[in-house]
Amino acid sequence: MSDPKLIIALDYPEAGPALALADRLSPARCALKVGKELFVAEGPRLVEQLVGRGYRVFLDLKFHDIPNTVAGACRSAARLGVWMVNVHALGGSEMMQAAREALGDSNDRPLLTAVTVLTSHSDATLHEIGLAGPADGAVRRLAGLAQGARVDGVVCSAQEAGLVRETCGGAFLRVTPGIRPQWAARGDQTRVLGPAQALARGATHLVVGRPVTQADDPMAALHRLEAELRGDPPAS
Ligand SMILES: O=c1ccn([C@@H]2O[C@H](COP(=O)(O)O)[C@@H](O)[C@H]2O)c(=O)[nH]1
Repeated sequence: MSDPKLIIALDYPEAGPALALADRLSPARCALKVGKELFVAEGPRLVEQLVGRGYRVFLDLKFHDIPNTVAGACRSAARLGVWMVNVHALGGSEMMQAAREALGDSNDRPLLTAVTVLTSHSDATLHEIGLAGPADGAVRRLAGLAQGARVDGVVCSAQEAGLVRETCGGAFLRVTPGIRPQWAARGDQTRVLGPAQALARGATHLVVGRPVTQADDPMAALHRLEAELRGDPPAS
């Protein structure tokens, strides 16, 4: 199966709506992301159900702990059969190396990505936590650190996808949340970009949650987003 560019974030409080949406989608159309809200509510069983339906599952738990603990968490994630798992690059090289080693080198191991700077951060909120903005500098540095630790790619804003490609090369993944078509609310996201612009800037994967999951008609919203990605003229 080819690797779908679109990753739908199943940020729901329980399994029902997540599985209902999964049943209306297809593994050829998108991968699915399970984050903290759904995982804390439903646990590994839900992940196994999605994997069992043939989906590539991105387990987005953003591990950030001492190296030994993160390595163990990655091993547990791999046992669930997920396609991608992630850590916070701010955990440092040693932690990322431990995560990568824990996943082994088999062909079917999960991909490992590292979150650089959360897409909700602005220059002001970065300053608050002691990181001098703009985000680009920190993203570039953390992406280099992640690549040095043999991580497969980073999670960053699509605004920074180009600079990550320039720094780390085309094979290094750029997984980009904060995707906002013009018709969708920004919510708590700060460093956003539209879907077509994100691809043009060098994103390899687009993570989309609320613009689809909170839409009155999620399937219609997804069609609209896919049309934008294909470059179809806007429907009149
Ligand atoms: O920097 C980051 C890292 C992860 N996320 C996650 O992506 C989705 C985005 O959902 P939207 O509803 O489209 O905003 C969400 O699950 C986040 O936890 C991120 O947004 N930014």
